Amino acid sequence: MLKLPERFLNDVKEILKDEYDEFIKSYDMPKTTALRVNTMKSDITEISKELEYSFREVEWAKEGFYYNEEEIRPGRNPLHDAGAYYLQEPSAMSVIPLADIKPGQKVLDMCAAPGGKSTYILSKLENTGILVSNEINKQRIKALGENMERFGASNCIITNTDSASLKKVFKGYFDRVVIDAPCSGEGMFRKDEVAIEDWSYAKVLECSSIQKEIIKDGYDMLKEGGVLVYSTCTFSKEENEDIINGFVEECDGAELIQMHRLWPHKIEGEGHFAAKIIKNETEKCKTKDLSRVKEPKEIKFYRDFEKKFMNISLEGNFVLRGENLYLMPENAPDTGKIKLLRYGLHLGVMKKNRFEPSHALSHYLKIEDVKGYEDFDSKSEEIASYLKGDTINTGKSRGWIIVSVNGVPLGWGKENGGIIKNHYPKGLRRVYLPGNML
Ligand SMILES: C[S@@+](CC[C@H](N)C(=O)[O-])C[C@H]1O[C@@H](n2cnc3c(N)ncnc32)[C@H](O)[C@@H]1O
Repeated sequence: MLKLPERFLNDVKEILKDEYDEFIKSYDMPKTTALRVNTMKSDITEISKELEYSFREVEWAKEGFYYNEEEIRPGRNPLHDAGAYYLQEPSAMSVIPLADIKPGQKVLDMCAAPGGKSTYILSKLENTGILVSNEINKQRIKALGENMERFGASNCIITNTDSASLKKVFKGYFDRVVIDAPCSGEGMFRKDEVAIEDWSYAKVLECSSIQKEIIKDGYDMLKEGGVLVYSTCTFSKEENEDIINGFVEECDGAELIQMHRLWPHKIEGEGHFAAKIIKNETEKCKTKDLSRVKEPKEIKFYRDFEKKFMNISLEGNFVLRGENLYLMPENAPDTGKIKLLRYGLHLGVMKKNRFEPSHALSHYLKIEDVKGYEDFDSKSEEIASYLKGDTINTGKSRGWIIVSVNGVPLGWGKENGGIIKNHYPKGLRRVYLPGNML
């Protein structure tokens, strides 16, 4: 049995009363593990077939499926590198379905790294509308960028700021605001013993004061009729019901629609809290769309690339920043002076009179979108070579092609003289032992 803080145990006892003993017993059970399918790239039938595993459905998330870590490690399969799924704690999957996100909407994920909720929102938006994924922490934001890229995001703006600065730009702008708040992490105890060491009642109080601020800012950024979903992976009342009830009492227009807790002794998951609030008041929005700049003349080199190597032609607002070419989402907002990590789809880099495609573009495209691709099985030696950064012999010479795993793009290669030169980003390269899933 884990050694849990006395104060924490007393507070949970206060909430759970007769159920407390059952809750304590749940700490003798193994932690739960699940994956969430990227519906823009794959489906569970394909994934089960490839991983030779029979997944079980997560009741509250139609894209979520349990697996047993002792039997399989889906993170080792190259389909994970390709963005076909995301590994996510199952109770954390209860949050986004509550937000009822529709394609075309404008959504803010206020506390986004490493991207569990943002990648889910992306699937619900089907890469349409606008998703602003914000993360205040400079170290954590890198993983968010990589996960969004792997999922194939094109409509996403990744910002690195606080809620007050976001509010200056986005008051009244969003249809949905998701606040997966920084919290004392009591629901992580079974998963991660460091969370126990880090816990203190002072931390609960510190988190609750941050939560009080960010929920107000988040609500202000909603338009009339918009929905705010607030969640934590902790059990303390101070960070959950107290935040929600306190906020709804103070704010006349805020209507509490639903509030739920997932407890680890009642469901298969580590535990989560979520609440849904609707904004029933008008809010003026002054956010301007990004002014459309004249198409840069260098776009000619991108169009040459498209003609030669792609079957589709992308349309929209192209912006050149330094030597980087981006395609902006439709009706993209002007983010003013907010610090950005990404804005829209990074298409690639302009080198002297030629265009070199970005890794993000390879994840956005489907194999049918390119003239040349080389598809390999996830258990093949070729995929192991590609992930390691090695060349692959094909005997063909088609120039830029996509290397894919079971039909899902992994990255670019440049094929010349019968060999694919590897363009998989150096920072992502890894050793993969084909078929090793444990
Ligand atoms: C629970 S985690 C988010 C997990 C993420 N939503 C996911 O599903 O992968 C909370 C995040 O809030 C960030 N954070 C901390 N203080 C914040 C603040 N004042 N405003 C916004 N975000 C904050 C933390 O850096 C952390 O990444």
